[in-house]
Amino acid sequence: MSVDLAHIRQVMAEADCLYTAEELDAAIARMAGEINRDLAERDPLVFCVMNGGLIFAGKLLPLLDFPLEQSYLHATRYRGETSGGELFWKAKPELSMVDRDVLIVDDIFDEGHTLAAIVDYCKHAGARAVHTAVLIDKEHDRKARPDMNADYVGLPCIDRYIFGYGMDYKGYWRNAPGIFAVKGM
Ligand SMILES: O=P(O)(O)OC[C@H]1O[C@H](OP(=O)(O)OP(=O)(O)O)[C@H](O)[C@@H]1O
Ligand SMILES: Nc1nc2[nH]cnc2c(=O)[nH]1
Repeated sequence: MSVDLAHIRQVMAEADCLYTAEELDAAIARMAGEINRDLAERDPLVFCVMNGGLIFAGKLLPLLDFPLEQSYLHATRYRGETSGGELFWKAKPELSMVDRDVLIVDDIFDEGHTLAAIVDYCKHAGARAVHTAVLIDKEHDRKARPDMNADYVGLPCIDRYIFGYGMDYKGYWRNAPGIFAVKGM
């Protein structure tokens, strides 16, 4: 797939900044305090949901002050597109979750299909408890399970397509130092 880099640069230039890095880091620090309070004695297995969870997990984990094991999983349903499709598992968790507390770390709880499927997977895999942490909770009425919430939420966000801090626009700008909304989306 050929990518028009001029378009990718233009998207960044025209985007609306919803949260600065400072605001995001403050939210992550607050979440770390909550997780330290709740999970310090639980010997949790922490799974980063690739790719989007990478930056959030990388900033959150050094703020957790208790022993933990960390790994990753990769479930995707956007695959470089700006609307989601069927969930596709690129990498299932490798560490055994049997009788373990699991903490899932992901960038965004949007329609929630991804997080719901991951939580179901972990429960079926024998996890004792599944905890979820998301940096962004997008606000709309299209949630896959309206009664489902993430246990730890960084910040809310309006119903627009966003990128930065791990989230991509057509595969780019996961490195953007804040959360940005694409113009017109
Ligand atoms: O709540 P949902 O509507 O299910 O969307 C949330 C998921 O979408 C994104 O992943 P994506 O499929 O884009 O994969 P990626 O992280 O590899 O880009 C994001 O990282 C979440 O995992
Ligand atoms: N980059 C990105 N990925 C998503 N996955 C679900 N919602 C979004 C979004 O708004 N932006």
